[in-house]
Amino acid sequence: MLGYFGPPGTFTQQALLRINDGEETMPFDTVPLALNAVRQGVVRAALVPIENSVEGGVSATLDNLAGDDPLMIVREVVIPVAFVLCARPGTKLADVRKILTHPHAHAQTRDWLAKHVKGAHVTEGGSTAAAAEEVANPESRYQAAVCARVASDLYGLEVLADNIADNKHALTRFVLVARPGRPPAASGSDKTTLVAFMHADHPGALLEILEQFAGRGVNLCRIESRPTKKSLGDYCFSIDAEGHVLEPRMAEALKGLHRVCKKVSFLGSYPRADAVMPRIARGFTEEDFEDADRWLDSILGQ
Ligand SMILES: O=C(O)C(=O)Cc1ccccc1
Repeated sequence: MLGYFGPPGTFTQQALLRINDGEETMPFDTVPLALNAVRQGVVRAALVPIENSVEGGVSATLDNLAGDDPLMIVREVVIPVAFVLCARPGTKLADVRKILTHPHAHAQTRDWLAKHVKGAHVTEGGSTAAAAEEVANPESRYQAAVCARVASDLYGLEVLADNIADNKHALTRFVLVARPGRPPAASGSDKTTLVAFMHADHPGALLEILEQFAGRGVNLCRIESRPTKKSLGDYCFSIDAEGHVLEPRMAEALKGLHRVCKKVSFLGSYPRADAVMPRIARGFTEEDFEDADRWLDSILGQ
């Protein structure tokens, strides 16, 4: 059984359709509910949104994964998202005063809505599909939802305007999260996700973290500071790096982080959705690391 950020009709469900090989699925109304279902063994794994090319990281996901009960990302899916503005049949664009949608959908359609639905008030709710479901209720105080076309169809709404994203090339990245275990084998084109917690704030703390990657030729694809929620000003770093924990340059970088950080949560090594191969500079290939190990052994007479 696979969980996903639902209800049916979310972009997350569309992303899950791309990777699901006939396994049963179960929707959850929030990201924490979906991830806790993984922790409790209700589902084998769950798909949740993690990053958008326009809005950045999805805080609900990053913060839950950075918490005390870490899980493991085993796969990623990246899909383009297209939004529609939809309403109960018969509603005209001029009737729309109150719109309901998800915060990331609002962020990606803000300019279009301001220009074409002047004066309308946008409320941010649980998910785009939950917004469509709410708008379908004739008693709802909202006249329209911003969601996927499939959600509009699923809840019996009518599309007032199609393709309303401000940036037509936006991509959203989703991750399939399972209970911790051995990561899938290295594919050669992988990403590793982790959260680094610093010792007490001090000059150069971030540099110490970055050095661990730079010094082993590991490229970063995302780094965000997130509050630990323990006290004001206390931050951790959520990081995606190119490579797999079973590759020596990544293993060495992770060991380096473990030495200089208060805590490192390893959140998984998994194949990149775009299958882009990393460019590994001279001195950082697997052979280079093995050669260095042999050289050291020879110095020590082993
Ligand atoms: O609300 C949804 O449908 C989601 O799956 C989250 C989301 C919202 C907006 C863009 C991409 C994903």
